[in-house]
Amino acid sequence: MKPKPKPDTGPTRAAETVTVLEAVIRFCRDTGMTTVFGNPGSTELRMFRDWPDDFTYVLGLQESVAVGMAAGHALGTGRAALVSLHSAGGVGHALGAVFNAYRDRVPLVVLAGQQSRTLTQLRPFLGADDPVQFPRPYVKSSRQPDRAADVPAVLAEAHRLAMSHPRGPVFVSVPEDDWDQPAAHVEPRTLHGAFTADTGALSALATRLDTCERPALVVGPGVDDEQATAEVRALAERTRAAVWISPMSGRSGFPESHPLFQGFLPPAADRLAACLEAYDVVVALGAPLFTYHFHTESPPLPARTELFHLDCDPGQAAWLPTGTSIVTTLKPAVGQLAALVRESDRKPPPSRPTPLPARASGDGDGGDRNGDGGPITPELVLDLLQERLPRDRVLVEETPSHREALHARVRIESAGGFLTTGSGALGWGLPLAVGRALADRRRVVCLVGDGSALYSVQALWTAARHRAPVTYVLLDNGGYAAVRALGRRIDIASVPGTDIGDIDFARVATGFGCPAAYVEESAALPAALDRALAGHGDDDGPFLLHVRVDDGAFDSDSRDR
Ligand SMILES: O=C(O)C(=O)c1ccccc1
Repeated sequence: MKPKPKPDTGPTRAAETVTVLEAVIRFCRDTGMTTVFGNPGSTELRMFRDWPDDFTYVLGLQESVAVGMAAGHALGTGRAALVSLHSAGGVGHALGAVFNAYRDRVPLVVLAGQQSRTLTQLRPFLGADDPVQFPRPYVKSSRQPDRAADVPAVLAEAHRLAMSHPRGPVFVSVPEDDWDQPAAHVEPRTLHGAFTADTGALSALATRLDTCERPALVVGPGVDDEQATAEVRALAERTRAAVWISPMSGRSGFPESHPLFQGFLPPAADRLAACLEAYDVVVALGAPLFTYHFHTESPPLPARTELFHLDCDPGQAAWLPTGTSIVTTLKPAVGQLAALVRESDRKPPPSRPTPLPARASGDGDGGDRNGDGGPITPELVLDLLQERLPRDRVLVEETPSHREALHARVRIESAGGFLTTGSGALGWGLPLAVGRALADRRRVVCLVGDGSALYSVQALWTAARHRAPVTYVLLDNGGYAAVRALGRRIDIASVPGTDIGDIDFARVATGFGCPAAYVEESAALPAALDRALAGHGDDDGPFLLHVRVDDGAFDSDSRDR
């Protein structure tokens, strides 16, 4: 008997079929990516059909702001954050921040709308010509699925890759007509990504640490990133090693009041090598170590210093110019190493000197350090901040001119307590603080320069709209003073285009809905800081304190003509 023909169900789908949109929403919910950072446009519209109540869309008024906020959120939650960008233009706006996320190993899943598959042959308005190529090389993977049905599978694969060490951003281009199409089934998966070094290599390093005379540990951003601070501290204490933070690190990773802590390595070969001269064995942990900002003529290490390097990135292990690299995730490897080494009785290194308390600018000898009038020095702001910051407060920094003074005067004690760009694309700090504050709704302090703030100043609007608990302390020295200082280093007395001057940041902030105040007199600074920090609880939303500082960078005869 012939089987009965099935009734023609036409274009309607079988009951179990899910659309690409439904599958993606489900995946995002399962992986904790229910906060979406983005800036929407026509090529993403179908993604927002029946937008679920348990999802939050955090709007950034420019795409680099959306990426910076997502990065702060990812760093705060320890999970990948989802970014939605609008087609080629949005990706273009975002790329400086994507560069930071890549270099700083921040797990982001970046979705970008692409024009409809039905239009791309015609070079449509907004269409990306080669969407997959555009974000390279600053993403771990970049794909546009060949079939609409595979969008959820490609997204899931990208997410697994973003969260595998070394973590980082991944990019998926989604044509706008894909969202309503049926999705291929995606199996839920688990990926255990931690991997530990070869035991023989670790034992050999432990033996070397036992037999050396003066060891040092260099703590890189990987230590904080992989939550290995406790293991690093145990290793430092057992070996009585000096502990340094790697040059330009975007994280802290070691309690800075610890007697073994020595400070922050400089980003220049000659000074870096000089700092390491005192040690016969240096162990760099999650640190590229040789992050230079400018060229100086010097070998990377002193001749008698032997380098060991532990990092999860085989690429970094390959390009390091010297030393023995061990490819491993840090937490288990440093834990094993701390157990393998002998408890040392060698003389510990001398403690790091404490800087003299700052005075108000022009105070001369008789000044009161809390300021009795006169202009405000950056050092005074930093000393007052150090007195006022609770130990567990997260500090986001983007004040290139004052970074050295900050590290000398403000001590970070807790894991995850310090965030900055380890890569150099400015405009990161302002939005990063918003995302970090939204991750657990605990107040974040963001120390930002006038130049840095302006790359992503729209983040203040999002901070106000979502009542993100961020206190911005904006140090205004009137321009790109760090660039000027770098110019002076190579005898360029006046760098054009470095003078900003005369921007009323308190009005800019209040214009975006963020309450603000201005201070320029050192006598008024302590109370202004109290109000900005202590007067704002975790539920109070953002506040910006605009502090005019005098650091001598822009005296009247050095202004641009
Ligand atoms: O060197 C620079 O030009 C620069 O942009 C920068 C970025 C971060 C810190 C210091 C300088």
